[in-house]
Amino acid sequence: MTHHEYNFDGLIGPTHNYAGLSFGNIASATNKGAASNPREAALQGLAKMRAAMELGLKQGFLPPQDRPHLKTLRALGFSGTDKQIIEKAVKAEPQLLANCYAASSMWTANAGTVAPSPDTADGKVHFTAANLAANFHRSIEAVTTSRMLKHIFKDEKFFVHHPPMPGAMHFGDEGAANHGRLCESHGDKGVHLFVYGEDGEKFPARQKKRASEAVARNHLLDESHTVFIKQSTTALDAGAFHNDVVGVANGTVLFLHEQSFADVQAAYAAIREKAPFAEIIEAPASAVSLEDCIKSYLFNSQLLTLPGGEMALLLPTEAEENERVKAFVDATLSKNNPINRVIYKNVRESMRNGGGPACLRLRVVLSEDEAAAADQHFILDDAKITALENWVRTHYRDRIAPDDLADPALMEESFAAMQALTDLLGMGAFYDVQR
Ligand SMILES: NCCC[C@H](NC(=O)CCC(=O)O)C(=O)O
Repeated sequence: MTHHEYNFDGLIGPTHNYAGLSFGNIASATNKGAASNPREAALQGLAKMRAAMELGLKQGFLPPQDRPHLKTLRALGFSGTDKQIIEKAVKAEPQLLANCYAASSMWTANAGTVAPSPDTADGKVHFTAANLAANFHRSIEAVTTSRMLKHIFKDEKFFVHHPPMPGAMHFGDEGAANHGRLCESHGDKGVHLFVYGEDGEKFPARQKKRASEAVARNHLLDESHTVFIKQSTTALDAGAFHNDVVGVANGTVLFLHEQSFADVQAAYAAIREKAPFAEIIEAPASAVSLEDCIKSYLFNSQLLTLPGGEMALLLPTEAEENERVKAFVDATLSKNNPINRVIYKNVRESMRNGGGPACLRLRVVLSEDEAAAADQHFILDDAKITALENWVRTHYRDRIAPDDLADPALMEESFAAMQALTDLLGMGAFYDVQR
């Protein structure tokens, strides 16, 4: 049975804006209050999806969520018509309104954790939607993400869905951004790397070890194929709020910064014991500092196995613009390892909120039967991408400044866009705002 990796990118929503909501995420803090361009953001994301497809790769997407999330505002005591809710929230708590307006579901690496069927005891694909408990605006995503994953991967013969972790921050879980899988080929039994954190001196850790352990149990992974690794607080305090800012795994390759893990030698030994085939490609701090990594998102690249077997890095243009990072990428390509190609893509609108190419995608390895059982509306081809581009051009603004969130017209435009999208995708009354 042939397995393929599908990248499910987050389609960037019509309310994408810079509200500075994520403590510990330097780009989010730095760009707080800047004007965003949601139309450009979504088109950049779609262009990245198209580029991956042109490499011969399988590409899916997850739709944006309904924002502003009126259901949350209602739960917090704002009442009346939709318009009145916005007006009252702007007056009482503008920052809360911004939280309910975030388009952060675009970063689908945080949608959940996925275990492909070759790895699980029951031979099914397991999904756990992330609770994203560390940040209020992101915690709102979990219920709809769960619904979305069940909608797309419905067939119980192939797919198992676990609810988001209970207990909020006690089991803080940020999904696949702190998870990687090493394997000889996508269809072989893989070794799962779970990276968790402990609070640094400056910034809090989002991923709890006990949450990673619970996900591994729920997914029926073999203990001999799981490794739990502590992230270094140096990386966390430098701005690596998710481990995928400092490392990425694909196939046999683990590509990372030498300061990613708390105890590097112990981590590498544990990885090599369970995945003896692993090839670790490390950036020394002397070549690329943590600061360079976090500014350029060098390791927030998509590391992709191309149909011919070689690997390509899909990087943000910020990495090409940093001399030291570009030199390290060029040196990596010239060495004897599977990484032979690089593609730089402009995802600047997302980058300015701390989300690079890898943040924008959830990897789902599927057999041909499993892929056929998934809802095909969400698996892309050229015509479907064009339809989404047209939808974006019809419904999105090209500018949102902080004050625009107070304008009820933005809410109405966003809900109209969601209605058109659910019509396009045959989703029925999917979103809270439609129920
Ligand atoms: N994997 C990348 C996630 C980026 C995301 N940024 C944000 O939510 C910023 C939103 C804002 O500040 O408006 C986060 O920090 O979780």
